[in-house]
Amino acid sequence: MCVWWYKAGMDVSGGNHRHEAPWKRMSKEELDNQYSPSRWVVRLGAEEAMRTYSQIGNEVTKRARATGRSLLNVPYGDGDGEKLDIYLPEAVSEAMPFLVFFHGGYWQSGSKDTSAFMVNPLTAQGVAVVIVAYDIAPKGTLDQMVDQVTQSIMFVQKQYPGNQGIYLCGHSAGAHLAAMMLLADWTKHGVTPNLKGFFLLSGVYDLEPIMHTSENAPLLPALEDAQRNSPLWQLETAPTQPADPACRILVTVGQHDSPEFHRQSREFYQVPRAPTLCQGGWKASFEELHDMDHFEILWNLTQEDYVLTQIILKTIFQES
Ligand SMILES: N[C@@H](CC(=O)c1ccccc1NC=O)C(=O)O
Repeated sequence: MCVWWYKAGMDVSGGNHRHEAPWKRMSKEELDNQYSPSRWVVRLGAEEAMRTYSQIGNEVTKRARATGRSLLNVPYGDGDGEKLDIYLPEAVSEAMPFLVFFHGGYWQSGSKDTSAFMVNPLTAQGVAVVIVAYDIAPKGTLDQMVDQVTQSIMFVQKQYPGNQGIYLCGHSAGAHLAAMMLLADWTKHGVTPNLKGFFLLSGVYDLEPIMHTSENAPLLPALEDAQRNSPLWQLETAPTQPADPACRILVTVGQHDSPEFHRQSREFYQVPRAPTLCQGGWKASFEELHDMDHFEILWNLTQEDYVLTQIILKTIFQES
């Protein structure tokens, strides 16, 4: 089903809305605030939230590695940082579905070694989970990170050509990297991955406002870099079509995420639903996660009965 909806006051005709984007009227302090997810956490202080994020990430990753079969530090490229972990379900088969996860951390922090949040509930249902490392800044540039993510997906496709589907999932900066794959020209690479879905959690899709925050320092030297690496900008100017028309996109944001994070997700959600893309285009849906902050979304993915875990499983097993 393709339903196009229009929000009053929003220019959906081709990207002009960004010129009146609310962030352009914000002070640097306000922008810093909007783009610091830890300051919007409601049940913990900002520092405590970040400590808890690392702690939970550590614990769940240790548990995932101790629970089932895994292949750790598998190289997907020649670089030192180009490694991924594969967590296998009990029943390994040629035709397993794969969920490939890209961690967040504003492209400057985070690690595959603390990001195995969804591994146990998904492997328990027969899904292989791949957690990807990429060279965060300042070692890596955004272009390199996008390239590494591309390589990691091609690696999974080549290793498991009989896979029942590759689903990309990313959180925050990782959702940005996953969303960049909507722009990938796989014919250029000679391998077309069997991409069946995108789960984009609290992502950033227009990088221009980030240029004006304190987090920007090593990331975005010029507006050009921000635009080239902004899926919102790129898809508006050059829409893409999925290789598989059944490919799903789920855009989610936490209820307690900042207004700018809400705006980013809502605007991005509308791009693949634009009238020009509806026929045979991307099948997108949007979910605001009730009473969730930026980090709880991931913590709860450790639970099989969490609404998002269930949506992911139902999408993978084609029940919705
Ligand atoms: N300095 C940021 C940290 C941050 O944004 C972040 C941390 C862990 C995981 C994801 C994050 N955000 C997006 O990638 C903050 O204040 O919240």
